[in-house]
Amino acid sequence: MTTQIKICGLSTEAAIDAAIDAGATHVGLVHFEKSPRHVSLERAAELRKHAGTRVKVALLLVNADPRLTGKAIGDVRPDIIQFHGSETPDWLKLVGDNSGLEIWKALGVRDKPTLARSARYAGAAAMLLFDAPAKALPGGTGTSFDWSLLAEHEHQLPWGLAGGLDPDNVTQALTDTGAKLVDVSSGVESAPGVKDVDRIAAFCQAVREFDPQTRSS
Ligand SMILES: O=C(O)c1ccccc1NCC(=O)[C@H](O)[C@H](O)COP(=O)(O)O
Repeated sequence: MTTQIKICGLSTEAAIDAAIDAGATHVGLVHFEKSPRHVSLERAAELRKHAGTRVKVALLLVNADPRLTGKAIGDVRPDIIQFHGSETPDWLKLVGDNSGLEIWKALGVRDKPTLARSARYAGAAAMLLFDAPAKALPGGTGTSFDWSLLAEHEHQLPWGLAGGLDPDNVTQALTDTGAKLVDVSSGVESAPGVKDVDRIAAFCQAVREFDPQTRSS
C-alpha cells in the first residue's frame, strides 16, 4: 500500500494542482482566522470545486461552534472534516453521524499519556492525526515531536503523522514511525501561507521513493 500524503493549508488553485500532480492523496483547506493559511468558506468552496474528485479534500476547523460547523459543511462540501481543537469524541460522533462525512481528529502529542488518551476517539474519528503540541497556533507550527513515542504506542485507530515534516526529514519520519499517512504544511512553503510548488513535488517524491511498491528503480 502506498503512503497517503496530505498537503495542508492550500489557498490557490495552482497549489492544489501542484499537490495533485505531485501525487498527493489529500489536500487540506484551513478555516481558522488566526492562521496565515485561512480561507473563507466561499473561497474554500471554490477550491473544493476546483479539486473535484481528483483528490480527497479535508476542511479544517478549530473549536467551531455548531452553527459554523453546519455552515462550513453545507457551503464547502468537503470529503473530510479535520478537527484541530479540543473537540470531544461526542461532538465528533454527532457531526459524523449527521453529515455522513469522514471525521479526522488532530492531537498534539506531548507524551505517552496523550497517546493513551487518543483511544477515546475510537468510534468517533476515522483517523487520528498526531501533530506537534499547539504553540501560538494549534497546527501548522512547523515543529515536530518525539517520533519514538509513536513507535512504542499500541495504535487503536488508523493514524497519520504531522508536525514539522519536510522533504528532507520525511523519509526518516516514515522509517522511525511506520506512518501510512503523512501531513505537511509549513515544510512545503516559501513563507507562512505561501506554498512552494517545488517543495511540494520534492516532498511527494521523497515519500514515493520510500514506498517499495512505487520505487522506480
Ligand atoms: O496550518 C495551519 O495554519 C493550521 C492552523 C490551525 C489549525 C490547524 C492548522 N493546520 C493543520 C494541519 O493539518 C497541518 O498540516 C499540521 O498541523 C502540520 O503543520 P506543519 O507542522 O506546519 O507541517
